[in-house]
Amino acid sequence: MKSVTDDPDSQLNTADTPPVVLTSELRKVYRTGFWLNQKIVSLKNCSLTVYKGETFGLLGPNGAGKTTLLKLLLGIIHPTSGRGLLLDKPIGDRSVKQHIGYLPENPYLYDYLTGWEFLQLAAGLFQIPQSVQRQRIPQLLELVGLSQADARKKLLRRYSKGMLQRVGMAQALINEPDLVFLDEPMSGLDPVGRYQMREIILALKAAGKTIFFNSHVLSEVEQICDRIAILAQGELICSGSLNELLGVDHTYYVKGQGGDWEILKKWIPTLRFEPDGSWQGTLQDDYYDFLASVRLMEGKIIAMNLSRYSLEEFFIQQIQRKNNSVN
Ligand SMILES: Nc1ncnc2c1ncn2[C@@H]1O[C@H](COP(=O)(O)OP(=O)(O)OP(=O)(O)O)[C@@H](O)[C@H]1O
Repeated sequence: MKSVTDDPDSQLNTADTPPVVLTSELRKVYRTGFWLNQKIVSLKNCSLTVYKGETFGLLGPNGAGKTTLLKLLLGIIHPTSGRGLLLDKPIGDRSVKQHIGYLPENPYLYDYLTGWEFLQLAAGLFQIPQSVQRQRIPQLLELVGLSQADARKKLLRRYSKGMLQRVGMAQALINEPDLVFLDEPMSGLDPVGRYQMREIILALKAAGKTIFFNSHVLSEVEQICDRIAILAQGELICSGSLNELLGVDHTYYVKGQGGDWEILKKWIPTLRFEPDGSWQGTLQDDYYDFLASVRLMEGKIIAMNLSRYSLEEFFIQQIQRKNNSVN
């Protein structure tokens, strides 16, 4: 697995923050077939840390083992070997459930309940007193952007996919959890729905919650996450902050012609000349001033673009590398 050191530019200094999720060599083998004699290794020796207050994205292609890892952490299934801690308790410990929220990928919502009744039901499971429910349910509806009128009157079967996802999110937060697991929270949502879900996740992050989520919508992950990990064929192939994995922001690849070598060199420490007389290199920070300087020197910019990878490019490259190493 590619391992990276803590990123000094990361918003979160993980050295000072306690781990909330810690797994060590977690492995899950399913037995299938009539005689249970076939083995499917869903997760291979997964060691992972998520720190308090972090928004952590678990990525991977279909069948990579993401849901398996989530189910292990939530204590829904048991590991074949390895260990894990959630909020300092061994995974599967019942007392931890009071402090955890979970939004499944396809939550089963009761068609003939209103949103309000559904949230009352969820609150009842945590034995939240009626007086607290009366305050908390409207607060959660406001956070997820559902009107009280819709929540009180409309049956869930009449909700749109976006509304269902939002009421599912309110349900995941009913016990004021410290750690929230979201399985594909953007799945099936239109761009506005995805934007609304992103805003909700950012509000949770601002409130100091730790968020662990699976997603295939990499552009959203890129905007929300502090750190990510990529799973492929049951194996963790890399993890780190976005800056560590994708390169630092505000780094530009630039190619030009003409100008003063000495001045250019001050802007572009990596400057090199090409046989055709052009020069190129990477430039950091304030490219507006650089462009003005090149113009003053009567030089010319031929090409310029951000050299930071997009998460999508990085993801595809990592998965292809993994596939090639296996084949
Ligand atoms: N209950 C089960 N019994 C047998 N095999 C299983 C079981 N659950 C999952 N698997 C297998 O384990 C592997 C990982 O599945 P998992 O659902 O964890 O992947 P995933 O990354 O969540 O995929 P997706 O993105 O499609 O949801 C797959 O090969 C899957 O077929």
